[in-house]
Amino acid sequence: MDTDEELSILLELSEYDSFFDKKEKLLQSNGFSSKQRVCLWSPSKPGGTSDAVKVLVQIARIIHLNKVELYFADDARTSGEIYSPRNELEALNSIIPLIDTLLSSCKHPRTNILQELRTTILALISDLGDKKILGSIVEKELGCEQEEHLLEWGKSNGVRTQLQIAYVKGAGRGAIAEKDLKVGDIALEIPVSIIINEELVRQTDMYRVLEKVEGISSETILLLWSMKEKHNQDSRFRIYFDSLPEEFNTGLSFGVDALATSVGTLLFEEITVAKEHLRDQYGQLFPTLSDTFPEIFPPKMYTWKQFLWACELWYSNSMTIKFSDGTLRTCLIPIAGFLNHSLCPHILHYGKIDPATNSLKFPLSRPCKSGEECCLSYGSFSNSHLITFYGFLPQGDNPYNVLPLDIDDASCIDSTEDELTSSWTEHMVRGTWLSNNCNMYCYGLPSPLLDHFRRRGNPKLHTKTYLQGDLENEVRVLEDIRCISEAMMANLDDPSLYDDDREDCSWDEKLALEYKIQQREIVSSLLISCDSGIDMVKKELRKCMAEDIRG
Ligand SMILES: C[S@@+](CC[C@H](N)C(=O)[O-])C[C@H]1O[C@@H](n2cnc3c(N)ncnc32)[C@H](O)[C@@H]1O
Repeated sequence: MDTDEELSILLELSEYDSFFDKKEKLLQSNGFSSKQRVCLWSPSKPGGTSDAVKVLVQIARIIHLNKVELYFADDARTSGEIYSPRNELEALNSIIPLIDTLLSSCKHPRTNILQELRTTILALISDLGDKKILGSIVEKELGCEQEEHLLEWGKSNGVRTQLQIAYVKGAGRGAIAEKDLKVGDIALEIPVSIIINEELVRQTDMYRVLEKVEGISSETILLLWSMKEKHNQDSRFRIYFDSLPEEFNTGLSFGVDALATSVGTLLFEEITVAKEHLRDQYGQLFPTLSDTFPEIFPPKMYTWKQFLWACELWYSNSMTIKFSDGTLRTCLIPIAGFLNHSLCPHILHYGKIDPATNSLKFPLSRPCKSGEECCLSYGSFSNSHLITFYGFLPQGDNPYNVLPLDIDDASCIDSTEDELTSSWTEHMVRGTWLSNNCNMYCYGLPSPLLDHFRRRGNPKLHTKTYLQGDLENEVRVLEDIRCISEAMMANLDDPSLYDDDREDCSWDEKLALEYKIQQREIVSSLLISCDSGIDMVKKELRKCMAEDIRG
């Protein structure tokens, strides 16, 4: 290669990305294209890589936004601002293989620049971990007997691990790094042979009965299998079942008092809908199956209580894994089931069986120090989802803790509209403190929501001007959103009403109360943002009218 030739990296937004159009527009509004070459070195630009790093990260962030992050992404960000810890990790990690590919193929005399870039990206990843919201507190260095036993069993079946099991404050058991682990290290490797998935059940008598049940899913078949296998003393997975808790304490087990406390919140709706669905499902299967095949479905093993336990097990512990034949299967994975959730996870990519080793690997996307808890992400879930199906509230500010809005005319979209945020059909809100842009036309509120109401008031509006008509429309937009927020607040009674008995609350009442407080905080932040926005716009309106009079 010519010594004078430019050294650059190409970042590309996949045309198969579900949000291609929106991301492309966001890239364009930041001055980039969906196939953007970033120059690292050229004879005319011989300096360091720090500017290139900023640009690479800015583009990679947009490419890796998920739906919620994209909904709340506004285009007026400075290059240092992150969208979420998950997005930042994904973006930074996506740059490393691009550098490695260049390093392995490139004959450019300045490959030291690529090494320098790699070191910078790894340092940014490390920094993100150091700044992460709150670390977990390991309460007991060694796991108790059952967990040790399970680890030993796993190892004798081919599991390779750099993790130990210990108790973690507020999260039950967790997986702790037994030595310093760096990006790319495999924290845990589980052979397919010990992954509980539909293949296991196919050979059983139970499967032959259940496959004839119309519309039954493989998840339900597995769930029913696990209800019986749990009691099977000769099960291959005896040690695994012994390590499971007697109770899961998810939202599905909320008692009447906790449910009463959560009335008016999204959590109440989510738990009630999920419980109703499970009751229906149970009612369709039992007692019919136990009456018809009592040996396969012994009535004492197939009570509603046991069914709910199995649902909680599968909701809170299963993972969706892509097998080598291309099928996606919901699985229980012994040992990996000890990994807790974090908003800034160490492990981002773990969902695919490696055909070369026929195992599932859990590689690190950020370093984990010896003795630190190693976490993954269960998904970008709201707090109501995490309580309903996992039974906990995450530490720190959850960027995915959104409240969906049921706007009756959400489908009225102007198809000719070419604004970045035009085609959202679902709308949502979250705490406006998560936004850094409280300026005119943003107010900390999501742009797709503002644009939806703007178009409702003025379908022809294409630009945000300081003209009287646009400003008057803007006031109406903010008043509409304020009105929705007020209605939400009216449904939420004041949690200080419960102050007296908060101390001796049960686990579920505490969660319900904490959730209600959080939902009120979100709605209050909306009201504050609308009010300050209305003040801001009215001030501009007064200025505009004064100028008109003078003019
Ligand atoms: C897959 S299991 C993880 C292992 C679990 N801690 C245990 O003791 O078996 C998922 C459950 O762990 C707990 N959990 C996971 N992440 C948590 C977190 N960040 N904070 C509190 N509890 C958490 C919840 O009870 C959740 O239902």
